[in-house]
Order: sequence, then structure tokens, then C-alpha cells
Amino acid sequence: MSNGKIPEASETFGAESAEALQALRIHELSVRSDPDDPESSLRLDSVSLRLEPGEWLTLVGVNGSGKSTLARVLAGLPEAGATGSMARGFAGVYPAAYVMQNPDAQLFGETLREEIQFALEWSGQPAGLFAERTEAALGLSGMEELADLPWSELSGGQRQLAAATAAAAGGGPLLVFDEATSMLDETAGRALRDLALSHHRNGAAIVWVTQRLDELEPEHRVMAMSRGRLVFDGDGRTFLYGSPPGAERSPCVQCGLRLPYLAELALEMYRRGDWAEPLPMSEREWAEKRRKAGLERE
Ligand SMILES: Nc1ncnc2c1ncn2[C@@H]1O[C@H](COP(=O)(O)OP(=O)(O)OP(=O)(O)O)[C@@H](O)[C@H]1O
Repeated sequence: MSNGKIPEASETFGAESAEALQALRIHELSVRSDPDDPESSLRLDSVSLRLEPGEWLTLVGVNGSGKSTLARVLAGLPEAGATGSMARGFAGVYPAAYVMQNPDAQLFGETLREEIQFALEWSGQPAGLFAERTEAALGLSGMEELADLPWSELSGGQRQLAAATAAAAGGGPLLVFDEATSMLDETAGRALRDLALSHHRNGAAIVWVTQRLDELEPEHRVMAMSRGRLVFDGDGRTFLYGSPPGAERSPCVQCGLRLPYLAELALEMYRRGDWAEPLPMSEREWAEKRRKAGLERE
């Protein structure tokens, strides 16, 4: 175990454990709206999936499709009346860090420093390492100067980043972000996403729930939900454009989401024969496309 930094996923779990190498598996998991009423609607309908250690899974779907319910299950939070089976594998027995839409719903301390201490206690970190781990967590999110200010002096975006900083301070093999950027402006959203990416680089698996399709990245796995069921599992480019692009209604449109304007544009250029595959999908790829097309001023 190394000191002075956030523990990497393998350190937190214990890399020597065989279970640490196993996927998190759920099999035919269903959750009803009312656990006491077998006729009530299904919030999750017979969902099966494997999440591998260190994987980044982006979970999308319209409102009410079951994303949060599935995210909570994957995080290891209790869902009354769930049926089916789950083996937590690398995710371990403790609930994963879970970052919600509204930071104020999950802040208990008076300041960020206090919040991080709570999170470290909760995740069972040795008390002797608290000070170092707190500095490491603050460093990773660049929040050192805000650590001792009361929440009222932080903006909504800063409080959201603070909630994520604290939730993830214990390291841990799995972090779940449930529409965590939905109330943030672009700058705050990017800071939060950068924090998630840093933990991912350190080996953590990430479940990233979002309705913002501009957050899809080519290298991340995408799952889409509709009416409690998993209706797509694959790469983001196929999700947005279909395979081949535009051959039929894309998985994105089929599950009720609207294709982002830029993706519509790319598809139109492809249909007209002006652009070839792969069509751009992420901010980085669009910047590259614009640069190549000479659309950006030097
Ligand atoms: N605690 C609960 N008890 C009963 N029904 C619930 C509960 N939470 C959510 N639901 C219902 O379960 C269904 C799935 O909700 P869920 O929040 O998982 O979907 P979602 O895709 O995350 O939606 P949103 O984007 O609006 O948060 C919805 O019909 C919702 O009304």
C-alpha cells in the first residue's frame, strides 16, 4: 500500500484476491415499483450484464428508463424487492462511491476537508493515512484552496465537484456518477469529468449515467436502457450513428433519445458522400475534424 496518494483500485480491494479480478455480474435482475405488489410496473426488467474491472460504462436512456435504479444496483446500494442474482466481483462488498445530481443531498460535513474525512472513515481507511489521503484527494480535483470554506461560499458546480472529490477520496474499485453533470455549466462539468477520468486512469471502473450524448467517448462502452430493459450494449459510435451509419434508425433514436445536432450534421455529410467513416463523436474528434477541414482559424 503506498502513501501520500489516493489508493488505486487494486490497493483498496487487495490485488491478491481472486475475486478482485472477477467481473461484477448481474443476472436477470428485476426491480418492481412496489416491492409488495407483484403486479406493479418493473423499474428494471430482467437485466443481465458483466462489468469488468477498470471498465468505463456510460449508461444512457430517456427519463424513467431505469438508469438510476440500475446505477444504484451496480453501486451495491439496497433496492427493496430486487429479484435475480448479483456477484459483486472486483467491486467488493462495500457500496461504491455514488455521486448524484444534486450535491446538497449528499454533503454532511461543514467543509470539504471534513467531508473527505467522513468519506475516508466510511470506506474504512486507516486513520493514520487520513491527512495524506485528504491532501491527495484535494490535489486530484484542484480544490486545495476551497477545502476549509463553508459550503455557502462555494458555487453549485464547486459543491458538486466537492461531493465527487469526497465520495471518491477512499479510492475504491468502482465509482458511480448518476447524471452528476446535468446541473453544471460546461466548465464545472468538464472538471467533474476530468476527476472521473483521473480515477479511471488509476484503475477504477466507472459507471457514468448521462443524458448528454456529447459525453460519449469512442473508447467507452455504452449501454442504453428503455422501459427498464437494456436495449443496447456496444460502442458509442454505433450507438449514435448505427452500423453502417444511417442504414436504419440508430440505436440512439430507437431508444427515444435525440441525436445531437453535430451528429445529425455528420450523418448528413456521410449520406451526401462528403465524409467517410469513422464519423466524429467526441469533442476531441470534432476538434480534429474541424482542424483537418481547415474550419478553425490558426
Ligand atoms: N424509489 C422508487 N420507488 C418506486 N418507483 C420508483 C422509485 N424510483 C424510481 N421509480 C420509478 O422507476 C422507473 C425508473 O426510474 P429511474 O429513476 O431508475 O429512471 P431514470 O432513467 O434514472 O430516470 P431519470 O433520468 O428521470 O432519473 C420510473 O418509472 C420511476 O418513476
